[in-house]
Formats: sequence, structure tokens, C-alpha cells
Amino acid sequence: MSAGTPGILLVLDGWGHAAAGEANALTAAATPYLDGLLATCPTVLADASGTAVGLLPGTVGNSEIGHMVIGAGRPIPYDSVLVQEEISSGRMRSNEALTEVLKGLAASGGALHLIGLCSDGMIHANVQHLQELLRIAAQFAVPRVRVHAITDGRDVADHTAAAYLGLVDTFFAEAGIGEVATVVGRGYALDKSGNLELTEKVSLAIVDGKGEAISEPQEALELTQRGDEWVPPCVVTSADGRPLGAVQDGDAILFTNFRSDRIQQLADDLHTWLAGRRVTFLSLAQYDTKASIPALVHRSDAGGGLATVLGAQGVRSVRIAEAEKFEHVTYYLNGRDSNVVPVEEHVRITGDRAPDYTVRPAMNIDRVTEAVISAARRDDVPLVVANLANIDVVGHTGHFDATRQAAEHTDRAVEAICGAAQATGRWVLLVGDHGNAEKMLTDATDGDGWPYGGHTTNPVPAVLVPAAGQKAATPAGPATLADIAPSVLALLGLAPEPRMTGRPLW
Ligand SMILES: O=C(O)[C@H](O)COP(=O)(O)O
Ligand SMILES: [Mn+2]
Ligand SMILES: [Mn+2]
Repeated sequence: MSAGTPGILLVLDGWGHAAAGEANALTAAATPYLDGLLATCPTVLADASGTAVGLLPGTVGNSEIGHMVIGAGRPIPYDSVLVQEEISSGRMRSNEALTEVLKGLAASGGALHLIGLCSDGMIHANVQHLQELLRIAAQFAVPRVRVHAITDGRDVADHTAAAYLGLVDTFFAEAGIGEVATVVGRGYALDKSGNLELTEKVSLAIVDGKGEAISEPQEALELTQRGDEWVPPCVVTSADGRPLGAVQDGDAILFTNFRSDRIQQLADDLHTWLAGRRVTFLSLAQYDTKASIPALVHRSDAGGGLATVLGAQGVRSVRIAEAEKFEHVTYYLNGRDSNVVPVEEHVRITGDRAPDYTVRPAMNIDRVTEAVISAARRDDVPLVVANLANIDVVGHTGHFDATRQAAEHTDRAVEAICGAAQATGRWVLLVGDHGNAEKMLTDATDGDGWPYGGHTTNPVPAVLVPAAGQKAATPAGPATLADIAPSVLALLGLAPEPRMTGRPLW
């Protein structure tokens, strides 16, 4: 192993690879600098979805698993997979935490409230899990199950919420139990920016039955001006105007999202609202809530990765990202470990927030770029890790032209960062964490596809821009995100952790 060269690991969030076409906002963008790098630098396409990273076969990648695997250097069995195994094997039926609560409800006459994202986007939740949970509730003779349905339109195509609510109805019919009590869009229910005004509206609907009164769940979908994501908090009421499913003492709440980051603000808020009341809380997978909520399924250990080696060797790294992706280059990249080693520095870029990302596709990329360049100029920092969020965050709007512009801003930022890297003797390793902006339309079955802002199963480019005078060949053979940590370590002249299964690409 050579002496090692300092570098920059630059994650281009949502930077997937697909052939040019009318759905591809990345190839439609004028990105001369990135095009030049892809044509002249050692490049490989890395698998960032499905089993290669620890997801179920064919499942789209996401920012959490993407950054965890980039950091861990091995696939990490993700929460969705662990939950799925419990359900498919039938083990969920004898899950101790669940069955204890269900027996209690059967004895006391309390209701079970299921709160979660109602789609099969497989990033935060899978609506199919409700089917088994309803069957189990029926088996334990729970008197009532109330579903608080969060509509999606972000991980799946917009205007699909009606179909998912219809599917939930078939689960009710099959299990012989269950009713939808509230309906609300994920824009309100899954805010993670700390905007408690949004969250409290949802808590108010769930706890007190206050919101837009509807008599059928599907009526909620007529009340949104901005698609499934922004369905206002709606409460199903009976003929006498009383809410069907407000939470009562003696009830239990089970959150059905398997991913924590977006449901945890609501979970904490509900926990605070219901403090002192006799309500039991459970979550399908383990959450990072302030409140301690027992989980039905525990998460995988994602430690023993890049951060472990850097910490043990005393190698300083600076982690830089906009607020939207800050946890990704810190907590998730470090294997969901919130203990920061002393040689690690964090720079969280905040700035003006546009109410709608299509209005300002540049986001705060200039500030991220400045922070990366100033860290790159420091001799005491062998590794800078940064995330450029624009392609993914703007891509999620499903707005083709804004996403094209996001890619153009990213191109200019990468040029500036690579310029600074050349001047400071650093390599730059560019990699996507999952696909997004290379597919902005759903697959067309007849006629044109619909706008699509979700992630994809496409591979992501991994490109090494060598330091001045550094030699690097194009890697042969297949690659995955698990190869990134061993590559970074090899470039820094460090040995991989024994648990890493990826291989150095350079
Ligand atoms: O939470 C979100 O914004 C999307 O559902 C998934 O996007 P992420 O995995 O990039 O955070
Ligand atoms: Mn991402
Ligand atoms: Mn995303």
C-alpha cells in the first residue's frame, strides 16, 4: 500500500445512471464539467439498490442505506428487510412486545391505532405490512383497529393515494377488522425539519379528532391543492359528527414506518401530547426518538466502518452537508452512531429555505462548496466528506426543469471543488448514493409516463478524479457502494476494517 494521499469524498445525492431520454433530467442538463470527468477519469457504475446494499431484491436505494453502506464498506441488512423477515416467516405473530400489548387490548377493550405511510415505496414503509398486522390483531381478538393513513406521492407517483386506501380496505375486509380514522399527507405528518406547526395539526387529528371532517377516507383526497403529499389533516366522522378514532385511555399506538427519520418528530409529538394518559406506544422498527418507544424489530449493527478506522488512526475528517443531508454524512455514514470521535468535525450548512425547492434549485450549494474548499485547504484534514443535496432534493419535487437546473448548479460546484482539490494535492471520489434524477417519469404503460420524483434502482457512477500526478486505472468487474469505504481508505494509505466486504476500486 502506498503512502496515501489526502482526498475528498463527494456524495452527489440522487445521482443515478441511465441512458439519455425524455425522463432523464441529468442528461438533459448542461453539465460540461461532469461530462468531462465521466469521459476522462477512471469511472465505474456501482450497484446502490436491492441486495447489493442490504435491501430486498429490486428495492430502490435510499439516502440512509446509501450512506450507511458507503461508510460501512459492507451491505447492512436494512430495517425493511428485518421487518419483512419477521412478517414472511410468521414470527411477527409471536412477537413478544406485540402480543403482550394485543392481549392487553383484548382484555381491556382498548383500540389499536396503526400510524404510518400508506404506500409501497419501500423507503419509509410498506402498506402490505398492514395486512399481517390486521390479521394478527384479529387473531388476538383486539376489539377495534384504527388506521391513521399518511398519504405519500413522493416515494411513489403522485395521485396514487386512492389506490392505496382502496388496498387497505381490502385488508380490512379480509381480516374482518379495521377502519381508517384519519387521513393526512406526508408533508404534514412526516415533516423532519422541526416545523411543529405541521406536526401538531396531525397530533390534533389523531388525539382529539380535530381536522377536516370527512365521512369516507377517499374524500380527503379531494381536499388537497398540492397532490397526495399535502392532503390536509382529515378526520373520519360518524353520522352524529363524532370522530371515529380519537385516541382514548387504554388504547395502544403502533407506528408502522420502518424508517425512523421522518416519523420520529410525529412520534415524539404524540408521546408528549399523551404524557400522563394511559396509552401504550410501539414502533415496527427501532426509532431515534427522544421518547423511548419499544420496537418490534431491532436494527442491524452498522458499525466497524470508515469512521472506526479514521478514529482509531487519529485521521481527521470534516463532514459537510446542507441540513437536509447533514445526518447522512455524519450519523448514517458512521453506522448510526451518534458518538463523534474527537478527530471528526461537522459543518451543517443552513441558509434560506425556499418554501418550494423548484423556486431555488441552487439551494445553498455555494455555501457547501465554500466550506468544502476551505476544509480542503487545511493540511491537518486528510479527508473531507461532503454531500451535494440538490439533485435528490429537487428531484423529489418531480419537476423536470428544476431538477435539470439542480444538476447544472451541481456541475459548477463540482468544478470548483475539483479545482481546489488539484491545487491542494487531493483526489476527489464522486459517487451517487442512489438514483433519482435520471428518471423523472414513471414507466409508460400506455402513452406518456407521469412525473416521478422518487428514487430508482439504477446504478450510480463512482468516479475518481486523481490528485495531480496520481495514477489510477479504471476498475474492472462489478462494483457496489460497499466498495467506497475500502477505496477511500486505500487512497488514504489505510487498511480496511476486517468487517468490510467491499474491495478497493483504486
Ligand atoms: O424522506 C424522503 O425525503 C424520501 O422519502 C426519501 O429520500 P431520502 O432517502 O433521500 O431521504
Ligand atoms: Mn440520497
Ligand atoms: Mn431522496
